[in-house]
Amino acid sequence: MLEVIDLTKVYPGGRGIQGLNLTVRSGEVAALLGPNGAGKTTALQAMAGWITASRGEARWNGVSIADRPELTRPHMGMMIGEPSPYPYLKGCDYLRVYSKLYPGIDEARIQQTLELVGMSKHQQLKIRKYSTGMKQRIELGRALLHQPKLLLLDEPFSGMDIEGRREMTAMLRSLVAETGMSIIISSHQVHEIEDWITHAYIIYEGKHVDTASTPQIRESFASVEEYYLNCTAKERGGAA
Ligand SMILES: Nc1ncnc2c1ncn2[C@@H]1O[C@H](COP(=O)(O)OP(=O)(O)OP(=O)(O)O)[C@@H](O)[C@H]1O
Repeated sequence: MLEVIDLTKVYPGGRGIQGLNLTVRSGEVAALLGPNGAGKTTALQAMAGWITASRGEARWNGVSIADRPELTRPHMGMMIGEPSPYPYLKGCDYLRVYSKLYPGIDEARIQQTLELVGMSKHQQLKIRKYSTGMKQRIELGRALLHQPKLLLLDEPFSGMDIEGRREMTAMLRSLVAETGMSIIISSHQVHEIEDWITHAYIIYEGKHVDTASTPQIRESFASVEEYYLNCTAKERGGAA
């Protein structure tokens, strides 16, 4: 279980994320939703322990992720921010490099992962020759390689075509159902993830302003997108 308690990161200049509280259990998929610059990437980076929180923390099964990365990171897969730092590697070699970070990843698992993200046939091509969607897929493969129990995804489908987004969404849905993996995902494509997420966390101008489970949302709104727009309209002070 991931618990995020009062997570706060304030950059010089005052922007960032403040007071994020979140709990994600096995098999749950939490969406971080907010306009550009709201603080979603900052929140994911602080959860992952990539940046030092100003206050609060994220815990995996009760253990602080920032304080004990050696105990927590092996259970986490992350796709946050910049694409591959190794553009001159072939796709398969990129995963082979990362496989060395974890025990027990053999060639069969690497090939299985390439298959999972639809990159088997492109594995001999260098990453610099990949399209944006292919780069996203190989990054997703890198994040899934060690079969994490928690996946942190920042706009994982940006730049993917419609078929790719559907294929990767279906793949992640199956993994969640089969393995009980938990996911936290930030996305602007709310309508594409709304059948699949279990909770929505609304972030607006660096603040965590609302949380609801999808059954709660459906009691009052036709869609998660409508719920999101209602929350952001309230924050702007306009009519909901
Ligand atoms: N290293 C940094 N130093 C100072 N300010 C930063 C830094 N990184 C991000 N910010 C600011 O913090 C705020 C939140 O940025 P963040 O990237 O977390 O937003 P986001 O919700 O992920 O946005 P988007 O949807 O556009 O990806 C923005 O105002 C951004 O300019």
